[in-house]
Amino acid sequence: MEVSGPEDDPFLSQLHQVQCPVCQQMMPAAHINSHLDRCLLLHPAGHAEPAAGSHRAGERAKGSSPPGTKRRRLSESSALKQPATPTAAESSEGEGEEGDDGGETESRESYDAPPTPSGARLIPDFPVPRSSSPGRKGSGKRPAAAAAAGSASPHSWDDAEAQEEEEAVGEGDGDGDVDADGEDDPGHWDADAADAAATTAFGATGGGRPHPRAMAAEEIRQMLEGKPLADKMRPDTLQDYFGQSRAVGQETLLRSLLETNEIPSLILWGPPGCGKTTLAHIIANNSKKHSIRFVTLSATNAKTNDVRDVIKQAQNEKSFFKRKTILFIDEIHRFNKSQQDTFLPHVECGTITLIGATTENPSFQVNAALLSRCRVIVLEKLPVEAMVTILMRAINSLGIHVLDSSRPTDPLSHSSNSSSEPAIFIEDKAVDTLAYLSDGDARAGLNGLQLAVLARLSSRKMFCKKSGQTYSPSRVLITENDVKEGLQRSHILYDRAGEEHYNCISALHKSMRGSDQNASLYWLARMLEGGEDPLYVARRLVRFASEDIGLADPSALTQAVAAYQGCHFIGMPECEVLLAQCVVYFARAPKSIEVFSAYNNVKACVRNHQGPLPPVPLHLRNAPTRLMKDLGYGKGYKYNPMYSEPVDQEYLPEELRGVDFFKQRRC
Ligand SMILES: Nc1ncnc2c1ncn2[C@@H]1O[C@H](COP(=O)(O)OP(=O)(O)OP(=O)(O)O)[C@@H](O)[C@H]1O
Repeated sequence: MEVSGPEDDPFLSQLHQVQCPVCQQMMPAAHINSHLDRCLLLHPAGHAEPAAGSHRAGERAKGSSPPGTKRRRLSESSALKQPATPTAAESSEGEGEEGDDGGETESRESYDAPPTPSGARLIPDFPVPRSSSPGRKGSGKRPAAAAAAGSASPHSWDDAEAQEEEEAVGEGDGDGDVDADGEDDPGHWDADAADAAATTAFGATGGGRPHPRAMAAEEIRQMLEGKPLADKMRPDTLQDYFGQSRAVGQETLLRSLLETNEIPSLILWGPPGCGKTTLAHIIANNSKKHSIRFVTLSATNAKTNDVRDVIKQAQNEKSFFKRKTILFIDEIHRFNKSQQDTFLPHVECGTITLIGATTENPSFQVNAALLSRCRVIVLEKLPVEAMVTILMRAINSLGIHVLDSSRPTDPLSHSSNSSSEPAIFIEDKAVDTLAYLSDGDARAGLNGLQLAVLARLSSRKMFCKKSGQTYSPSRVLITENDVKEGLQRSHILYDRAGEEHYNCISALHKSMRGSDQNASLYWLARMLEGGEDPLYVARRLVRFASEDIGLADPSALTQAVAAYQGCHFIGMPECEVLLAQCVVYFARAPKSIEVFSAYNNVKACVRNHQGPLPPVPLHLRNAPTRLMKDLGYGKGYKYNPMYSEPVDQEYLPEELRGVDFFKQRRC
């Protein structure tokens, strides 16, 4: 949990000593807020100790440790941590699948895309096309990409920072001009931008020494080791936040609210790596300037008590200092409904402004009451153009030089050892490929780039040996193949825990139903190649065999069960062909929903029956005791095998006589 506030300004806060309004202790102004965080927990709002002397109050504070303090500290240390991507093991796949199948039972359309969140106010946005270019250096070669990336030119609440940045970088940086001569010179493509981005990317802004235009391979390796590149590149301002123009573009409501610092409670909903946490980080950065506390919790590790502590402290801050608190909960869908209830009254009365981030449809995962008090911001997969801009920002900051593939040169055979020339090159098509394969996930793209560079640096010597080329060993070329290897395909193509899981299985089901064998195989491969559990697919096939093929080909069910068992025995990748065979069999099979429909009719009849359900006719009841016999159980029952002719006998309750569930719904 990270708490930020005016104490972050070291100059102002150290000017004088101040007295704690709660325990009366004197201390440097720089320490007052962290002191208050502790002190207020001991003395809740309205129960502040009278001025009993700072010493005594201080002793008391030392001696008693409030139960929540330790936990709170722990969560504080996880401030603005990168959220863990849900793993297969963590995901609630079982539950989801249950619901999914159940849904299909209820309605044949239930596998369709989830509905718009109910009870939520979707922020209307009114994006205005911007005629000006995003104004970022480094995009001179890619005007279309950069423009479509939706990066805004400096705007009001980023202006100050943008200016600071410009000053730090020096003349000519960050002004948005496209290099006049950069167009045809591969050696000059993004050189200026490299300096500008280098100052911001690794925290060198504000007096830091700009990185040299080109860095030695060893220097780049050091920059890439440790923290993931995606974390290092997390933008601090909207200026570097690309794409998402529908949510936070110019003239959107959210943008105006952010600019006026009127942050409403928000639920940020979008796929992994699209910028939910980053947007929260930018809001945090901005709220710091307005003395608003910004507290971060991750629902993956925070407990209800952590939330209570934050709320308690927010109440105290509000009543003592009129200071607002924004609480950011990453992966809010991981809190159960009762944990989510904890926030409800406090969001309602304005004690906290809640910002929740979720990859899951909030209408299913977020408490309806809470949802109706928040604005849902839908963030989308980042478009390829935005991905290119994000990647270029990182590439520039690392001092990597992009090669123009239309002008074949061999940078590695260049003999110059000038330190002003880049040591690492990347093919421009490698950047494009990375942007495409990242599938709108900036984290995957940036970390893929990082892996590709690190792997290439490691294998540099081996490569030199094998190729037998004579080139400077300090020069390395990152190719399209390198970046492909740097990407973890399973993560990129398919999100097993998220909505894509349901979208793909739905597409497979519908393709088989539509007897399209090609599409069926395609969706199957999308899932299996993406790392889907083959048994999950096999279970769906078992269901399909009865629901869609039914008695048109009763052996379909046997096929499906056999495929399930086969997958169970041999696992992936061997079992993929079993599933493929079954999927094609099903796509080609005749279809019948006769049984499925009739059973749905019966179900509806039973469920919708008004009043007590009709009793089982007496003649159909078993009569194991004398009393039962005396009561008429089994009386008049005709045992069919005793008759050579068809037997005239009723089997339905009296009031349902004559009903044909195969023809129509009776009740
Ligand atoms: N719109 C964006 N503009 C610039 N960089 C971005 C953007 N979105 C994401 N990034 C980069 O990708 C990284 C991961 O993004 P972020 O943590 O915000 O994703 P997320 O949507 O919260 O994902 P998850 O749901 O998996 O936590 C960031 O650290 C940042 O470097």
